Amino acid sequence: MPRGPGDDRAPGRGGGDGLVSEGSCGADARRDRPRSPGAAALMLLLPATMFHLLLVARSGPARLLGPPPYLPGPEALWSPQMLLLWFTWLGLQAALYLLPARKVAEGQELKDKSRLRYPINGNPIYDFFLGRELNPRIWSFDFKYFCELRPGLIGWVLINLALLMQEAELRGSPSLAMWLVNGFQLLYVGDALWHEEAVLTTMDITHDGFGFMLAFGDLAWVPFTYSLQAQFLLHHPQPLGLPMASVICLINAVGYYIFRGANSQKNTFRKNPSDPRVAGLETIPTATGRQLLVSGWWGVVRHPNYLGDLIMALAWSLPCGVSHLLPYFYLLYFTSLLVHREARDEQQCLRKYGLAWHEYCRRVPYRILPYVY
Ligand SMILES: NC(=O)C1=CN([C@@H]2O[C@H](COP(=O)(O)OP(=O)(O)OC[C@H]3O[C@@H](n4cnc5c(N)ncnc54)[C@H](OP(=O)(O)O)[C@@H]3O)[C@@H](O)[C@H]2O)C=CC1
Ligand SMILES: CC(C)CCC[C@@H](C)[C@H]1CC=C2C3=C(CC[C@@]21C)[C@@]1(C)CC[C@H](O)C(C)(C)[C@@H]1CC3
Repeated sequence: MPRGPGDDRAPGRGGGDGLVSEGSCGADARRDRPRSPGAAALMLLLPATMFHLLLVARSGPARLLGPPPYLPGPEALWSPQMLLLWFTWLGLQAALYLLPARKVAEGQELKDKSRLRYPINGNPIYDFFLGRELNPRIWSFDFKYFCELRPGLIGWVLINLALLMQEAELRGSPSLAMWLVNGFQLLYVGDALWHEEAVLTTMDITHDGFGFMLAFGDLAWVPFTYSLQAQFLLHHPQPLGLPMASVICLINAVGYYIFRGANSQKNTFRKNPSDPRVAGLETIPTATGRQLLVSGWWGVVRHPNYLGDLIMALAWSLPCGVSHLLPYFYLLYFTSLLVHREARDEQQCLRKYGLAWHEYCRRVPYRILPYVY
C-alpha cells in the first residue's frame, strides 16, 4: 500500500499509511495467541472487583474477603459532572500528547521490517479482551501508547494526592503512612514518564493488542485500584513510627534499584549492545542475530525487573499495617499478573530464540525469585 500523508513509519518494506489498516501498521496481535476461556469472566469480574475494593476500603471493617458493606444507589454511581470531568481529563491528556514532541523514537521492528514512530514528551470475546490491533493509530495518535502512560498513571498519583489532601482536612495533617505511599508511587510514575521511551520495548507495545484488558487496565484499573493503599489509609489511619518507616523506605529503595537497574540494562543493551555500560556483559548469541544477556541483572534471574517491582509493591503495602488484607490486594494481584506475564514472555522467547533460550534457561534457572521461582 502506497505511503500516504501522515505516514508515521520509518522507511522499510511494506505499505500502510499510518492509519489503522490490515497492513503493517494494522499488524494483527492474534497471530500466535493461545485461547483462554477466562476472558468473558474477567470482563465481568474485574470491574466488580474494583468496585468491591473501593467500597471495602471506605468501610469500617474493611474486610477484603467479606461481602461489600453496602451497595451505593444509582445516584452515587452516575454523575454527568464526573463523566464530563473524566472526558475533560482524557481530552487534556490527548492534547498534551499531541504537542510537538521533543524527540521522536522508533518502535520495535514490525513484521514488514518497518518501524512505527512515537512522540516521546494500549475469537471474538478473547480477542476483544486481549485486543486485535497491535498498533491502533489514527494518523500519529497511537491509542495504546497514549493510554499506557498518561491518563491512568498520572491520574493515579492525582487521586493519591487528593486523598492525602483529604486526610489533611480530616485530621489536620497527612499521616506518615500516607506520605510514604504517595511518595513511593509518585517515584514509580515519575520514573515511568522519565523513561517514557522504555515503554516501547515492553510486551504491551511490542506484542499485546489493544483490547479491553489494556484499555480497562490503563484507564480504570491503574488509577482506581493502584491507589487502594491511599484509599485505605484515608478511612483507616495507621500509626507508623520512624524506625519502621525507615525500614520500609529501605525496602522500596532496594526494589527500585533492582527494577530500574534491570530495565535500564536491558533497554540499553537492546538499543546499542556496544554501549560501554553493557558492552562487557556476557551474552548468548541467537539465530535471529539478537543476543541474550546472561550476566549482570539478567544473569541473576530471567526477570529481575519483575523482582524489583514486586519488592516495591510490598513496600507500598507495609505502611498500611498488617491488620487488614485489603492493602495487600495489589501485591497479590501483581504477583499473579507478573507470574502469568512471565509465562507468556517465556513462550514468546522460546519461539523467538529456540535453543538459545534453552541455553539461557539452563544458565539462569530461576524466573523471578532466586532459588525459589
Ligand atoms: N505496575 C504494573 O502494573 C506492571 C509493571 N510491569 C513492569 O514493566 C516492566 C517491563 O515488563 P514487560 O513489559 O513484561 O517485559 P520486559 O521488560 O521484562 O521485557 C521482556 C523482553 O525482554 C527481552 N529479554 C528477556 N530476557 C532477556 C535477556 N536475557 N537479554 C536481553 N533481552 C532479554 C525479550 O524481548 P526481546 O529479546 O525481543 O527484546 C523479552 O520478551 C517490568 O519492570 C515490569 O515489572 C509490567 C506489567 C505490569
Ligand atoms: C486489568 C487486568 C487484570 C490487568 C491489566 C494490566 C495493566 C494494568 C498493566 C499491564 C502492563 C502494564 C504496565 C504498566 C502499568 C500497568 C499495565 C498497563 C507500566 C506502564 C507501569 C510503569 C512501569 O514503569 C512500566 C514499565 C512503564 C509499565 C509497563 C507495563
